[in-house]
Amino acid sequence: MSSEVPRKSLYEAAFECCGARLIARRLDGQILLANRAALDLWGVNKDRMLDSTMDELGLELPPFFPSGREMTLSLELPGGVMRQMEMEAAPMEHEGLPAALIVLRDLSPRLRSEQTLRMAALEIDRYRQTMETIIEHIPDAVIAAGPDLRVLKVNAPAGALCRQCSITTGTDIRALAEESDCPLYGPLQQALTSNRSVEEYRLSLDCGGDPQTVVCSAKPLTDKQGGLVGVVMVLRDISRLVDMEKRLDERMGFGPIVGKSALMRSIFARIEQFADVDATVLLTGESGTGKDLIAESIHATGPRAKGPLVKLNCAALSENLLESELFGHVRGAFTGAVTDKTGRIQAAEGGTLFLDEIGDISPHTQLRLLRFLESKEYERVGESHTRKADVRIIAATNANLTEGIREGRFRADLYYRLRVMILHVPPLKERTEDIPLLVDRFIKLFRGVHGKEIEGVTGEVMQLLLRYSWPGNVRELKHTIEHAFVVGEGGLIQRNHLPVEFREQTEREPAMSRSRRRDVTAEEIIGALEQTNWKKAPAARILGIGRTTLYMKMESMGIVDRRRARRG
Ligand SMILES: Nc1ncnc2c1ncn2[C@@H]1O[C@H](COP(=O)(O)OP(=O)(O)OP(=O)(O)O)[C@@H](O)[C@H]1O
Repeated sequence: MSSEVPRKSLYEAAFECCGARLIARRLDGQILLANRAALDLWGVNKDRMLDSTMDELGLELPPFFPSGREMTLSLELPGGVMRQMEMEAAPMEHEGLPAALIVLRDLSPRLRSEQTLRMAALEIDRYRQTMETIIEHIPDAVIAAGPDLRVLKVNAPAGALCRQCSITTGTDIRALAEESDCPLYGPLQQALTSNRSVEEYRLSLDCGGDPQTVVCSAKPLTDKQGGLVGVVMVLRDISRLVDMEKRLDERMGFGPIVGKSALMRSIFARIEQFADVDATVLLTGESGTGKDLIAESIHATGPRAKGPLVKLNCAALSENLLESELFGHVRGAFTGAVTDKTGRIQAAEGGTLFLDEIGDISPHTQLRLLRFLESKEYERVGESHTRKADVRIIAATNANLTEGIREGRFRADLYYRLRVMILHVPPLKERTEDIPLLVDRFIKLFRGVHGKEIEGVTGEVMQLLLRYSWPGNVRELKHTIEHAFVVGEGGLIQRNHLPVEFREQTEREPAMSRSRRRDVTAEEIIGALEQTNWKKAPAARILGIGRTTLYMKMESMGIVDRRRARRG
């Protein structure tokens, strides 16, 4: 069998199927031959192609185009389509004359995929850069490590936090823990071995300088198949916060309010909370406990501090006078109303109106006040024109408002409107640890007022002050110290400088026992519960009663845990 394939047909087949576009040409540019791929490129038939010159096809070679050298060119095809081509030329002979075989390879698909790859790489790079920028710019420290706990990435805050160990890419946290007991090892290792996040773990870092307190969270990193590929840890420096907490714990007061007892500290925290919002506040507590001062502090701490604080003691005025003081009146509204009068509501525009002794207002005024609280609208007495006011109300009472409701003296709807936020101020005898601080404050105050060099009180006097039951609360303590300033000359306040009634009382009754306390009111109970987030045991402590007594009183007064009521 002759296995020899005729050479001509072999060359022809190779010419057609080699995958490149081939054109044979004479040196004068005359085309001798073109394969199908070349014809397709220009969209012409063989005859048309053989009639054309290389020039017409836009394929003129440079004069000394050496064989075996590739060049790329942009080829303009019929219809203005541009194609990137790679061109190579090989010398040949035609009828004894030199000629060349042009090999054209289409670069567009390759360029396109190269371009796609370049774009993808760019995209990945951009994404990586964005992630790195984010990681670098978040204020928290970030450390990413592989499954062997070798660091893969740290940001600048992490470097600053772990400055002594100089954690950088490649640091072996396990080795660091062995060398210097690095506390980061524990949560990182735990997240890795459990394959679960470790949340809000508080750590103390001692990396040179002041020790820092941080909270850290560690999260295992997994690939798409769920395989563990590392762990990332975020650390937040809370040293300043811890410092602030400590200072708050150690603090002796809130602006003009003196106190360091747990009861007063919880009141300071509530003042800050209440100051931030605009809702009505009801302050309850015995006379002289400092409700007025607290109202001032709520106003002064919040955004309304820029506006006025207007005060009105509701008990001091008759019904008609109170209405006209509150809402204002127009000329001729009643006998004696000779001119128009601006009310306290209008005077408090943009600020706060403090209504003291709110329990003493008449049913008619209660109704008008309720309407104002609901709509912020009111009319002056004797006028039908409705006015609007932007005023926050803080009300205070030392009366038992729920008893007033039961007896029909106080409107329940007004009560609920007023007690959107309620704060009970405990009597002084329940926060005796504040007494030395208060004594100190009042001594400093009266030293300036009376010009006497009184330094303090004797130990005996301090014991008496601490044992006394203080029915008049801080106001009474203040008056007691002022009395001593009037009587005494200098040095320390002695027993005989104290008011006679005080001395008699302390001799007769060393200390008022808890069991003889007057009954606690519903407002006091609600106030104490609000203060303790409805936790019964601390609320009972605030009120100076047992937990069981508190439960019984809540039940008999129909006081329910508002949060539970809301939930269920
Ligand atoms: N914690 C405190 N620190 C400093 N001074 C206080 C404190 N508590 C009360 N006082 C002072 O005691 C006096 C009485 O306080 P305040 O008028 O605020 O009491 P109140 O509860 O509003 O009394 P009332 O119910 O009789 O109006 C004021 O002179 C006030 O400055």
